[in-house]
Amino acid sequence: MKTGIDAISFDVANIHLPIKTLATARNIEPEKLEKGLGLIKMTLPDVHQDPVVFGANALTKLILDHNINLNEISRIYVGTESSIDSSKPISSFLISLMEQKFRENTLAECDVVDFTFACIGGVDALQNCIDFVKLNPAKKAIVVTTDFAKYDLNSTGEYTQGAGAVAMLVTSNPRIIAFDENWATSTKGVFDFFKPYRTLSKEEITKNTNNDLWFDNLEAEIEIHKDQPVFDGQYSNQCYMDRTRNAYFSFKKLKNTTETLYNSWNSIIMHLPYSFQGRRMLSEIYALDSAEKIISENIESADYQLKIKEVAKSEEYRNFVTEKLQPAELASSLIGNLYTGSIFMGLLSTLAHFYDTNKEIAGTQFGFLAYGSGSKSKVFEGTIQPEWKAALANVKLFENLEESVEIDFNIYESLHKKEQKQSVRTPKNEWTLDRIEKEIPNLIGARYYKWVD
Ligand SMILES: CC(=O)SCCNC(=O)CCNC(=O)[C@H](O)C(C)(C)COP(=O)(O)OP(=O)(O)OC[C@H]1O[C@@H](n2cnc3c(N)ncnc32)[C@H](O)[C@@H]1OP(=O)(O)O
Repeated sequence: MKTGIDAISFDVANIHLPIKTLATARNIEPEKLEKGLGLIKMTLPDVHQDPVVFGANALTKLILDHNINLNEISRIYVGTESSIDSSKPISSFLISLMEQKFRENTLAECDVVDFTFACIGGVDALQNCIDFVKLNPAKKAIVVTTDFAKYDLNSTGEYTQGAGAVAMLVTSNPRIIAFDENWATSTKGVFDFFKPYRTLSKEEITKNTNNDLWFDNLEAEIEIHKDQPVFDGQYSNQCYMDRTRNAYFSFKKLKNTTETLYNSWNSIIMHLPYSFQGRRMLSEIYALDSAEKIISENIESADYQLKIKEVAKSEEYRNFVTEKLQPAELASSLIGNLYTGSIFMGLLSTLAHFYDTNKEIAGTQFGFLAYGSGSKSKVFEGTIQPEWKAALANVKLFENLEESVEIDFNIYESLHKKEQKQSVRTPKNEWTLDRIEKEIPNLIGARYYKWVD
């Protein structure tokens, strides 16, 4: 029995700042961002959008486009690192919104939960749902990844921001991709990127919140957390490389093969916090896993690093990137980071590219290299199924991305600082954040959403 992804949908912010505009404002060479990191546009949430809105929109599209009967869904598992509540998961919001919209259906017996492990939480949710469907082939599950990748203004992460969600239906005998048995994991507890709680005094908070009613009964100090991470960019790259390399070679062991593994993959789908992360990180694996290019020096040595750099600049590697990695990069360049959704947007981008260019890929294998800071990598593979094109017909990824509305630098900063009061784009056929309760004592902080026709 095969198990994997039967249908896929997405939702993104639909407003963007051109990366050139950001480069000019921050006095960064545009070529560095465009040619060095592969960035073109950066998306961020409008006033009426948050991670619940993105997740609910992607899920609603999945249900409508594929005529899904909600009574058949046993699980909705969410991957996110942008939770809006420390207790109530985003999946709990999704349940009530779906019941609100699809009144004839019920999700009362559906199991829901959020998975958090930085950018790899969605892959953890997927693996879990795949195992569940393998044990219960008649049942179906949905995985939703949703995030706002928000970084501090003027930080090195600022140009890699993005926002949106991907939703996937997991079934037996799937139409898009069936995953193979082996999943390799590499884990190490590190501080490369994290979102810690910080202690703030009552004075600091009231100074920054205009005496919001919410803080009326504030104690002397309080633990809060920011949406933006604490991170060390270059160290996070090193952790990404170390974990993915280890997971890749563990995967070869699990498969008991000495062949160059990436040669068997038609496309390689990696976690892309920005478009060119994959190509910048994969050159080491590329060099190590090829009999002719074995590098004998110690992995820490300057010679080793130099040889990896040479490989990355070679024409052979550039051709390899164009063939196997570039289709996944296309959407990332136009959206930015989706944290948990980045790897699945890479999959969708690759499928949409082959769909639009009319290339048949049924029967080919895709390799996946996932990464989450903190840190963990998972490597796995799957085979594209004969009906992948029919399942993709309604997605129209690149057509949708073209409709994104450009914003200027002032609007960008005011959205980032949460000072913008009016939505940039008028919502249509989508979920919106309606209000946050500020008065009823037992409900203070509760978020309410509504569907706008
Ligand atoms: C969250 C996670 O997924 S963890 C893994 C990734 N980490 C992150 O995303 C954390 C947030 N992001 C960041 O901190 C940063 O954006 C980083 C670390 C990803 C990038 O850091 P920066 O210091 O901005 O860039 P860096 O110097 O590493 O690379 C710039 C690239 O542009 C190239 N470049 C620079 N100037 C130019 C130019 N004028 N023309 C063309 N290319 C240029 C450089 O050569 C380099 O590419 P190469 O190493 O492939 O040769």
